[in-house]
Amino acid sequence: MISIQRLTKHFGDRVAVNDLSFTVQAGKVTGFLGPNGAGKSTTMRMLLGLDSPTSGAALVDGKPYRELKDPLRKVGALLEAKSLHPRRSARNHLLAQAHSHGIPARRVDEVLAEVHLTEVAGKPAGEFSLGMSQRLGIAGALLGDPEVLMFDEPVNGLDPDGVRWVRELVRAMAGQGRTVLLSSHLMSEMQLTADHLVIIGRGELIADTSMADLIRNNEGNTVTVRSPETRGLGAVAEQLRAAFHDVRRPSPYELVVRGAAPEQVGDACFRHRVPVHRLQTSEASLENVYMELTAGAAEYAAPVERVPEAGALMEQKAKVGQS
Ligand SMILES: Nc1ncnc2c1ncn2[C@@H]1O[C@H](COP(=O)(O)OP(=O)(O)OP(=O)(O)O)[C@@H](O)[C@H]1O
Repeated sequence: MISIQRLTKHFGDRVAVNDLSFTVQAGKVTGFLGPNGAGKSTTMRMLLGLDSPTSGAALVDGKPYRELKDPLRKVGALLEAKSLHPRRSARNHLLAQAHSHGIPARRVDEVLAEVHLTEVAGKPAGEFSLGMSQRLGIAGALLGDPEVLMFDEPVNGLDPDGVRWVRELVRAMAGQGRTVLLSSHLMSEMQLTADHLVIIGRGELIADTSMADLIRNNEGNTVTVRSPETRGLGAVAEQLRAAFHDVRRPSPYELVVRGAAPEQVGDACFRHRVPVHRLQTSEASLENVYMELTAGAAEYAAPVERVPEAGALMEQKAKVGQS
């Protein structure tokens, strides 16, 4: 388990991480999200003992990284694509890492196979594409068969096959009961990969929530109903508005209802004898929810045009913050 306790990091007068607390549970993939400069990499670096906290603690199984007895067997990490010795082969690079941690050479061949680099293992790492270098970095993280995995932007530079491969790998690792913390800016991919999310902005916690709760509770979920019976549809809209649902009518034949269950919309149509030609639910995407939650926290945010719903957003933030 990873435990971040009131973690703070200052670089001069710049506050990179500010009183941040959360835990990362075993057996799940936890997505670590936040705009550029939010403090994700700094937090991961403190977990790996590469930066020291100004105050607070970043612990793996209750200990700072530097106090772990066998760190490579406890934590495997991929930070930004490492600068590798360009003439050293992928295999030799991993062998060097293995030797210095008392890991047997056969484990190097196992991880090379796991990341599909066996055939190019003798090639100099300097000739690797970005995707191959990422796979090599992941191989290094897996070397000690660690309980905890931390990947910072692992799908950077990967083609769609590679992206899917990382998704399946991290899901399998969590399925084996490992703790997986994963950062990425690719929201659609994160939505498919993560069970839980920790979202930070300007070094502070914005949300710590399961993916399912975040999407389910979002105001952006809608039910669309289509019918040729325009008058009846008007009556349905009135009934739903009276029940405090937000109802739009993009055309005479269509209603878009926010915050209602499909059963409620279907029942209202039935009551007003409106023949339903289509009833469609649409869930908010993680990307939309994320954009709402982090609006204002981005370091170089472009002005975002938004329908005014600040009240709903503040409520949502409060809800998410508490869960
Ligand atoms: N070594 C350093 N010296 C000074 N400032 C730093 C240093 N490392 C990070 N920072 C600053 O700390 C803040 C957090 O940076 P960090 O790299 O942790 O963010 P991030 O969430 O990983 O961003 P990105 O998504 O762009 O990788 C930024 O404002 C950054 O400029």
